[in-house]
Amino acid sequence: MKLGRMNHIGVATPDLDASIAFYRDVMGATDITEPFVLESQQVRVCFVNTPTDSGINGTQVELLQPTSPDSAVGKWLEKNPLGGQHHLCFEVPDIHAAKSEFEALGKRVLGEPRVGAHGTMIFFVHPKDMGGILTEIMESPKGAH
Ligand SMILES: CC[C@@H](C(=O)O)C(=O)SCCNC(=O)CCNC(=O)[C@H](O)C(C)(C)COP(=O)(O)OP(=O)(O)OC[C@H]1O[C@@H](n2cnc3c(N)ncnc32)[C@H](O)[C@@H]1OP(=O)(O)O
Ligand SMILES: [Co+2]
Repeated sequence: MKLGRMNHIGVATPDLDASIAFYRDVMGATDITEPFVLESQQVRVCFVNTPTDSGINGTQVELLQPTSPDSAVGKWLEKNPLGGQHHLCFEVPDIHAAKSEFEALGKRVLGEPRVGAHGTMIFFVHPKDMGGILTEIMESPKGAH
Protein backbone atom coordinates (compact mmCIF):
# COMPACT_ATOMS: atom_id res chain seq x y z
CA MET A 1 0.00 0.00 0.00
CA LYS A 2 1.32 3.43 -0.91
CA LEU A 3 0.08 6.07 1.53
CA GLY A 4 -2.17 8.61 -0.16
CA ARG A 5 -3.54 12.01 0.83
CA MET A 6 -5.30 12.28 4.19
CA ASN A 7 -8.87 13.02 3.15
CA HIS A 8 -10.49 13.46 6.56
CA ILE A 9 -10.43 12.89 10.28
CA GLY A 10 -13.69 11.39 11.51
CA VAL A 11 -14.95 12.99 14.72
CA ALA A 12 -17.92 11.50 16.54
CA THR A 13 -20.26 13.83 18.39
CA PRO A 14 -23.45 13.42 20.40
CA ASP A 15 -24.68 16.82 19.09
CA LEU A 16 -23.81 17.74 15.50
CA ASP A 17 -25.24 21.26 15.72
CA ALA A 18 -23.20 22.02 18.85
CA SER A 19 -20.06 20.70 17.11
CA ILE A 20 -20.73 22.88 14.05
CA ALA A 21 -21.04 25.91 16.36
CA PHE A 22 -17.78 24.92 18.07
CA TYR A 23 -15.81 24.71 14.80
CA ARG A 24 -17.34 27.99 13.59
CA ASP A 25 -17.13 30.05 16.79
CA VAL A 26 -14.10 28.62 18.60
CA MET A 27 -11.94 27.27 15.76
CA GLY A 28 -12.85 29.98 13.24
CA ALA A 29 -13.98 27.63 10.47
CA THR A 30 -15.52 29.54 7.58
CA ASP A 31 -16.46 26.63 5.31
CA ILE A 32 -18.75 24.00 6.85
CA THR A 33 -21.02 21.95 4.60
CA GLU A 34 -24.74 21.38 5.19
CA PRO A 35 -25.43 18.24 7.27
CA PHE A 36 -27.01 15.23 5.55
CA VAL A 37 -27.96 11.71 6.59
CA LEU A 38 -26.01 8.75 5.19
CA GLU A 39 -28.36 5.84 5.87
CA SER A 40 -25.81 3.13 5.01
CA GLN A 41 -23.64 4.22 7.97
CA GLN A 42 -26.50 5.43 10.19
CA VAL A 43 -24.98 8.86 10.65
CA ARG A 44 -25.83 12.52 10.18
CA VAL A 45 -22.67 14.03 8.76
CA CYS A 46 -21.08 17.27 7.62
CA PHE A 47 -17.58 18.45 6.70
CA VAL A 48 -15.43 21.24 8.11
CA ASN A 49 -13.19 22.30 5.24
CA THR A 50 -9.74 23.42 6.37
CA PRO A 51 -7.91 25.87 4.14
CA THR A 52 -4.56 25.18 2.47
CA ASP A 53 -1.96 27.57 1.06
CA SER A 54 -3.43 27.07 -2.39
CA GLY A 55 -6.96 27.35 -1.02
CA ILE A 56 -8.23 23.98 -2.27
CA ASN A 57 -8.47 20.38 -1.18
CA GLY A 58 -7.58 20.77 2.49
CA THR A 59 -8.02 17.84 4.83
CA GLN A 60 -11.54 17.82 6.27
CA VAL A 61 -12.90 17.20 9.72
CA GLU A 62 -15.86 14.85 9.24
CA LEU A 63 -18.41 15.41 12.02
CA LEU A 64 -20.55 12.33 12.70
CA GLN A 65 -23.67 12.06 14.83
CA PRO A 66 -25.26 8.62 14.99
CA THR A 67 -28.87 8.24 13.89
CA SER A 68 -29.13 5.00 15.89
CA PRO A 69 -27.55 3.85 19.17
CA ASP A 70 -26.88 0.46 17.53
CA SER A 71 -24.70 1.94 14.77
CA ALA A 72 -20.87 1.86 14.77
CA VAL A 73 -20.69 5.51 15.87
CA GLY A 74 -23.55 5.05 18.34
CA LYS A 75 -21.76 2.16 20.05
CA TRP A 76 -18.49 4.09 20.11
CA LEU A 77 -20.22 7.10 21.74
CA GLU A 78 -21.62 4.86 24.41
CA LYS A 79 -18.02 4.26 25.55
CA ASN A 80 -16.89 7.84 24.77
CA PRO A 81 -19.89 10.04 25.64
CA LEU A 82 -18.15 13.36 25.02
CA GLY A 83 -17.25 12.32 21.47
CA GLY A 84 -13.82 12.69 19.89
CA GLN A 85 -11.54 11.34 17.18
CA HIS A 86 -13.16 8.23 15.69
CA HIS A 87 -11.16 7.41 12.52
CA LEU A 88 -8.59 8.58 9.98
CA CYS A 89 -9.30 8.39 6.26
CA PHE A 90 -6.65 8.08 3.53
CA GLU A 91 -7.19 8.20 -0.22
CA VAL A 92 -6.03 5.51 -2.63
CA PRO A 93 -6.24 5.40 -6.44
CA ASP A 94 -7.83 1.90 -6.62
CA ILE A 95 -10.09 0.67 -3.80
CA HIS A 96 -10.10 -2.99 -4.84
CA ALA A 97 -6.31 -3.14 -5.16
CA ALA A 98 -5.98 -1.53 -1.72
CA LYS A 99 -8.39 -4.06 -0.17
CA SER A 100 -6.37 -6.97 -1.61
CA GLU A 101 -3.15 -5.46 -0.29
CA PHE A 102 -4.48 -5.05 3.26
CA GLU A 103 -5.88 -8.57 3.23
CA ALA A 104 -2.57 -9.97 1.98
CA LEU A 105 -0.95 -8.34 5.02
CA GLY A 106 -3.46 -10.09 7.31
CA LYS A 107 -5.39 -6.91 8.17
CA ARG A 108 -9.11 -7.29 8.85
CA VAL A 109 -11.10 -5.37 6.23
CA LEU A 110 -14.57 -4.70 7.67
CA GLY A 111 -17.08 -5.69 5.00
CA GLU A 112 -17.10 -4.98 1.29
CA PRO A 113 -16.30 -1.59 -0.28
CA ARG A 114 -19.37 0.66 -0.34
CA VAL A 115 -20.21 4.23 -1.32
CA GLY A 116 -19.10 6.74 1.32
CA ALA A 117 -20.03 10.32 2.09
CA HIS A 118 -17.87 11.69 -0.74
CA GLY A 119 -19.60 9.52 -3.34
CA THR A 120 -16.59 7.25 -3.91
CA MET A 121 -15.98 3.73 -2.58
CA ILE A 122 -14.69 3.23 0.97
CA PHE A 123 -13.84 0.43 3.36
CA PHE A 124 -12.63 0.28 6.97
CA VAL A 125 -9.74 -1.66 8.50
CA HIS A 126 -10.05 -2.94 12.07
CA PRO A 127 -8.43 -0.65 14.68
CA LYS A 128 -6.81 -3.61 16.45
CA ASP A 129 -4.79 -4.32 13.28
CA MET A 130 -3.90 -0.65 12.73
CA GLY A 131 -2.13 0.47 15.90
CA GLY A 132 -5.43 1.25 17.65
CA ILE A 133 -6.78 3.55 14.91
CA LEU A 134 -9.91 2.71 12.94
CA THR A 135 -8.71 3.41 9.39
CA GLU A 136 -10.96 4.33 6.47
CA ILE A 137 -9.63 3.83 2.96
CA MET A 138 -11.34 5.89 0.27
CA GLU A 139 -10.98 5.83 -3.49
CA SER A 140 -9.89 9.28 -4.65
CA PRO A 141 -12.39 11.31 -6.62
CA LYS A 142 -11.79 10.81 -10.37
CA GLY A 143 -9.04 13.00 -11.74
CA ALA A 144 -7.21 13.27 -8.39
CA HIS A 145 -4.40 10.96 -9.60
C1 LIG B 1 -19.88 9.25 6.82
C2 LIG B 1 -19.68 7.98 6.12
C3 LIG B 1 -18.29 7.38 6.16
C4 LIG B 1 -17.37 8.21 5.27
O1 LIG B 1 -17.63 8.21 4.03
O2 LIG B 1 -16.44 8.88 5.72
C5 LIG B 1 -17.80 7.19 7.57
O3 LIG B 1 -16.78 7.63 8.00
S1 LIG B 1 -18.86 6.23 8.54
C6 LIG B 1 -18.04 6.04 10.10
C7 LIG B 1 -18.79 5.05 10.89
N1 LIG B 1 -18.66 3.70 10.37
C8 LIG B 1 -17.80 2.81 10.89
O4 LIG B 1 -17.09 3.07 11.88
C9 LIG B 1 -17.78 1.46 10.20
C10 LIG B 1 -16.58 0.62 10.64
N2 LIG B 1 -16.63 0.32 12.07
C11 LIG B 1 -16.96 -0.90 12.53
O5 LIG B 1 -17.20 -1.84 11.76
C12 LIG B 1 -17.04 -1.09 14.03
O6 LIG B 1 -17.20 0.15 14.66
C13 LIG B 1 -15.76 -1.79 14.63
C14 LIG B 1 -14.50 -0.98 14.40
C15 LIG B 1 -15.60 -3.22 14.02
C16 LIG B 1 -15.99 -1.94 16.14
O7 LIG B 1 -17.22 -2.59 16.31
P1 LIG B 1 -17.47 -3.66 17.50
O8 LIG B 1 -16.41 -4.70 17.48
O9 LIG B 1 -18.87 -4.11 17.45
O10 LIG B 1 -17.31 -2.68 18.75
P2 LIG B 1 -16.53 -2.85 20.09
O11 LIG B 1 -16.89 -1.67 20.92
O12 LIG B 1 -16.74 -4.21 20.67
O13 LIG B 1 -14.99 -2.67 19.65
C17 LIG B 1 -14.04 -3.71 19.61
C18 LIG B 1 -12.71 -3.11 20.04
O14 LIG B 1 -12.32 -2.10 19.09
C19 LIG B 1 -12.20 -0.83 19.76
N3 LIG B 1 -12.73 0.20 18.86
C20 LIG B 1 -13.98 0.29 18.39
N4 LIG B 1 -14.12 1.37 17.63
C21 LIG B 1 -12.93 2.00 17.63
C22 LIG B 1 -12.45 3.20 17.04
N5 LIG B 1 -13.25 3.98 16.30
N6 LIG B 1 -11.17 3.54 17.23
C23 LIG B 1 -10.33 2.77 17.98
N7 LIG B 1 -10.73 1.61 18.60
C24 LIG B 1 -12.01 1.25 18.42
C25 LIG B 1 -13.03 -0.95 21.01
O15 LIG B 1 -12.61 -0.05 21.99
C26 LIG B 1 -12.80 -2.40 21.39
O16 LIG B 1 -11.57 -2.52 22.04
P3 LIG B 1 -11.44 -3.28 23.45
O17 LIG B 1 -12.32 -2.56 24.40
O18 LIG B 1 -9.97 -3.19 23.78
O19 LIG B 1 -11.90 -4.68 23.18
CO1 LIG C 1 -15.16 8.86 7.38
